[in-house]
Amino acid sequence: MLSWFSHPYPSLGVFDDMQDFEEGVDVPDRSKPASAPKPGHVLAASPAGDHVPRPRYTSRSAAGSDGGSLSSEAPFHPPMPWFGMDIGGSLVKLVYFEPEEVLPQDAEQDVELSRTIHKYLTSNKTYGDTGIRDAHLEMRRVPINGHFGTLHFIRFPSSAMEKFIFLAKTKGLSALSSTICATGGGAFAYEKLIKQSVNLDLHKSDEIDSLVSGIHYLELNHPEESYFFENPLDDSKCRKVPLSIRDLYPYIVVNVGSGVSVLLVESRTKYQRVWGTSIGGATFLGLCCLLTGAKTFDEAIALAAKGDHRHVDKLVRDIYGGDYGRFQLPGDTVAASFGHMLDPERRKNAKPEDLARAVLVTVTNNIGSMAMMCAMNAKVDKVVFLGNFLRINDLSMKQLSHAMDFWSKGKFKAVFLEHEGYFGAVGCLLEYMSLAKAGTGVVDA
Ligand SMILES: Nc1ncnc2c1ncn2[C@@H]1O[C@H](COP(=O)(O)OP(=O)(O)O)[C@@H](O)[C@H]1O
Ligand SMILES: CC(C)(COP(=O)(O)O)[C@@H](O)C(=O)NCCC(=O)O
Repeated sequence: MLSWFSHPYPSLGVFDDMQDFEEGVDVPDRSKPASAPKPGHVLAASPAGDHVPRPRYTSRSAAGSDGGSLSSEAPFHPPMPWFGMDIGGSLVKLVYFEPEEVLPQDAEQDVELSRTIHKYLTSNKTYGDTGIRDAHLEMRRVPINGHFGTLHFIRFPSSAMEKFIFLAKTKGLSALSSTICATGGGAFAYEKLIKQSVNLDLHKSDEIDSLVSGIHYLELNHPEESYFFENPLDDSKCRKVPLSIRDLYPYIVVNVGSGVSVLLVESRTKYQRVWGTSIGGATFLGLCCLLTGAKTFDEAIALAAKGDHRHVDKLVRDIYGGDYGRFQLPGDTVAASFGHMLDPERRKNAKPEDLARAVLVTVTNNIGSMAMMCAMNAKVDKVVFLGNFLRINDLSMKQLSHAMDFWSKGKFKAVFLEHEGYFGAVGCLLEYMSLAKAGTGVVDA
């Protein structure tokens, strides 16, 4: 990469393994049948095993999935709690919508259980050892399908998914609803286990559809969701500048999760996956664990912030003695990632922080150059980067900003979004609401 700077990061906590996610929760006994369903409600077919029959719900109004259009009719009440879940290769993202008004429910126990779940989720910022609520991302008074409320953003490692399912089973979450909406690869991978363990049907929403719909919703409902960096490499002048991408179609979306997916988004409804690479966030973390002994993403980023990749990477000037002028390659451009590691002496002296930084630069460079090619190929000049690889990772965001600007001679702009890795889960929540609304039979009677 061109030039680098360091940035100290606070460690935001370690979550290695999800234990006792339910700590401190006191919920009603769900083994007893709920009160009788109200007249007019159709019961879900009584599932086998220890399940309580559940009333189904009927929608009563229509509102746009962008949440922006409030219907004059009474808002419908799909089964609560209202969640969208994105089960990715590394992290499960859970978005929970807490309506401002108290909604009528069908059974007293449901009200009680909803309240307990609500209290547990909103009064804690951590759950067990590994669950985290990103309170700084919380959004108040946002509309979804005729309701106003607060969106809460929660994540835990995908490796804790089985414990989460066990928690849902022991605490009776499944008795509130017959279906949950999930997206991400885990929606496919865990479908059978969820059905067997808690008898919940998983409505699978495609991760690309959910992502685009989540971006659209947050762009509409969160005024400063998207921004770019001005003077990204100059600490004294660098600043975040808001830039709404709401009407900026077409743009490229680069989702840096475990791997990387690249989308060309031409409108709210017209988009396609155009490229991908397996060198993504999990590559960064996996290689850092291997090379530096770091155990978590936060540790790896903190290490990288202290390191100097030039002790590890071979630069153009290490080969040319300066710039490669004919092709405008500055001397401080990385010529060969990890190129110095062929030298036994340098290898012996390589510090963990330099290695972590070199891994970060390698992965980021690769993503940046792929994004450039995709943007050039599609003839678009805005590239929106998201995914949790960018969480607490200003280093990569600034590197991408600078690279896009430099290599395109100022034509391309790198744009970032505040809710980094949560768009799929938001889209999935909207999908849940609209399924109930549309009377598809998936959530509705
Ligand atoms: N607390 C964390 N634990 C694990 N990975 C994290 C964490 N925070 C950020 N990351 C980074 O985010 C990537 C996962 O991003 P995400 O958008 O959630 O993708 P996925 O849907 O594949 O899980 C990881 O590979 C890692 O680089
Ligand atoms: C398979 C995936 C869509 C899964 O999404 P993720 O959990 O990484 O967010 C993604 O990892 C990906 O696009 N990988 C790159 C595959 C490729 O095109 O080479």
